Amino acid sequence: MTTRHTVAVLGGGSFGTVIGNIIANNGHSVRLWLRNDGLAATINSSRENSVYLPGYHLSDRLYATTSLRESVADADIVFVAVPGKSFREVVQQLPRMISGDSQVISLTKGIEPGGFRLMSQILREELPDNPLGVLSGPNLASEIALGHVSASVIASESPSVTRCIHDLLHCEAFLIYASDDMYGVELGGALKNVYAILAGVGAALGFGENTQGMLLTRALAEMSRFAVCLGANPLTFLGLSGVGDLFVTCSSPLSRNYQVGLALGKGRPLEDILATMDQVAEGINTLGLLKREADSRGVPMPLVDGLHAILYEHREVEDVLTSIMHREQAQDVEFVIR
Ligand SMILES: NC(=O)C1=CN([C@@H]2O[C@H](COP(=O)(O)OP(=O)(O)OC[C@H]3O[C@@H](n4cnc5c(N)ncnc54)[C@H](O)[C@@H]3O)[C@@H](O)[C@H]2O)C=CC1
Ligand SMILES: O=C(CO)COP(=O)(O)O
Repeated sequence: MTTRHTVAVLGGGSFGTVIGNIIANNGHSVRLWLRNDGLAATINSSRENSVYLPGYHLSDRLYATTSLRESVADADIVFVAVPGKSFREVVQQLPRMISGDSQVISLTKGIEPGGFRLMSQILREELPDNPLGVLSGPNLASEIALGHVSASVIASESPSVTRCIHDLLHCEAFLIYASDDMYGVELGGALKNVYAILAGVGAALGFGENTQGMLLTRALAEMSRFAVCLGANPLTFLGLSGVGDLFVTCSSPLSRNYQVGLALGKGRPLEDILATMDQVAEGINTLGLLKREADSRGVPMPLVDGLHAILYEHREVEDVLTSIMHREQAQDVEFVIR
């Protein structure tokens, strides 16, 4: 018999909502935690998250609440889908509220400001005894809501977590694959946001397909080079959470990070763009943290340096891109198995 779970999803933006609804449609009971009373009431009465996913029907098994305690009460699985800068302040409250057996899974594709902490590291620090994992992949929330077939990766050191989350989420339109490389999977999700901004800039400037293909491939080399320094497996970047997510986010106008790049490439100042966005584009925050961390570890990341120069050193985009590509190391594939 299939186990029926009680699941909390913390964060009622587009991704938390869509993941909660997949789980509810699979027959489990879901509590979605958000901070806006009016929106929680609307979700419960109209079965729609009208702010983040208008027109997307929500299951009767999904209940929205603004009480964090109520959302996690009796939950055996907790998903966290708030931006990286708010992740710790949310999970810090959980030890008083959940049992040590509850699984806690990050959906967030960001880095904590002030250092370079990954979401799995924050979970390990704040909830040392709980089984944990991260879910990441090419998962534009609005496409999932439209029912387009999508796939994601659950990564955990615990095979029982990967099995359980697979069974919880897997369905005809949302396929779940497993990995034991948490750092690799979550770094794929967080780092590709930076390159999506660059791809958006390139699209606005009319870069050819050859140029975009080159940027994307060198981005993959650069992000896996960095991730290996943090203990990730470079081969993870050949999977859905690596090249899969990089490809989607660097080519879709639905991506918020790509949209930021498009607007920058059209000459809008960054402050203006961010002031008019009502959803999170994690790549802007990640860029500064990544540059600092790569510099301090001595990891060459010419594309990161280039985007940083465009955004914060007021350098001309075309000059920067020409100079960074000529600065690249000549080796094509760095991690070759012989
Ligand atoms: N939308 C997408 O297509 C996907 C998003 N993600 C990741 O999921 C995370 C969340 O993204 P979205 O749902 O898209 O963002 P969003 O911008 O749609 O929503 C973020 C939600 O978090 C809430 N929030 C912000 N700070 C909070 C705090 N301190 N306490 C409680 N709630 C807070 C906001 O009110 C909002 O409801 C991000 O890291 C994003 O990169 C991952 C896969 C796909
Ligand atoms: O992570 C995503 C797709 O996999 C969503 O990307 P954006 O945050 O750029 O919209």
